[in-house]
Amino acid sequence: MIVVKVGGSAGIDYGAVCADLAALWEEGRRFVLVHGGSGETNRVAEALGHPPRFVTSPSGYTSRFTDRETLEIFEMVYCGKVNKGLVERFQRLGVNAVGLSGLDGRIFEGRHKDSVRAVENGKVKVLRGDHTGTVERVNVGLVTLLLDAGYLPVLNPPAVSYGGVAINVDGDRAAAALAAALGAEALLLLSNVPGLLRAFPDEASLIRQIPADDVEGYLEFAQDRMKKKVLGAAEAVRGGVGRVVLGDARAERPVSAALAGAGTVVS
Ligand SMILES: Nc1ncnc2c1ncn2[C@@H]1O[C@H](COP(=O)(O)OP(=O)(O)OP(=O)(O)O)[C@@H](O)[C@H]1O
Repeated sequence: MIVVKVGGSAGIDYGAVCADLAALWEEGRRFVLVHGGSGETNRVAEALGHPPRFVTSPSGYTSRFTDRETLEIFEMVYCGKVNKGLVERFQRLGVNAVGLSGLDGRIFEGRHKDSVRAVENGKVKVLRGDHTGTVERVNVGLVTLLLDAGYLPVLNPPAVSYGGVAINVDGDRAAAALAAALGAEALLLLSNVPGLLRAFPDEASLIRQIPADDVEGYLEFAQDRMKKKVLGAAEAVRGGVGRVVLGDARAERPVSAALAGAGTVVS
């Protein structure tokens, strides 16, 4: 079992990801796909007159401030346009995919964090009304039910809080929790970069190997949102996932390439 997370940043080739996954599925390999959608969410939010707001925590992590309106826009894009676009691609390729968010059947569950500490103009502020959280529990039973019945699950944030409220969660870390819960042999985190770069944006500075017992040591090379991928990789290997690959979703056959070791391999 392999968990593949494909991001939503500019340049990602969903056609190539789905075609590759469909070919591997046909050969009998089994996957769960988790997807992002941040680029499209930003575009739609601008168009609807509610531009995105990103906040940076005192420890340097960047996240989307998710008030109720942002959450609804996020759902429109993630659960609607992106998820159904991917499911449609699979259906055209002959793979019976089922698209569900973390809310559906409580696939991704976690604690609702209503406030976030953010550094703005050099000062730490507490912002309330945030609909965010972190995945703490995965409904493995439902995902396994779908896989055993021959469906390819295509999953996305938001997750659901213990109280039943939709919460925005990081897709990479959700995929890591899923991979650990499923006992996956590998987790592939595919985005619009070749992997973790020592000197971003210089693609020649790709870090090819990270030892599983020192993933956090590489956090210093990741800026903004890349930090969450490195953190997700650390959580996955700690959770028993054999191998995590940070790979490129702009290339031909991106899943096969990552499985063959292209990108940053954490093991
Ligand atoms: N050291 C680094 N190496 C590679 N990318 C980096 C590094 N530091 C920061 N980045 C940024 O991280 C981005 C990838 O993270 P991002 O969360 O945007 O991707 P995603 O998974 O495609 O998106 P989504 O949130 O939609 O799932 C790259 O586009 C790059 O700008």
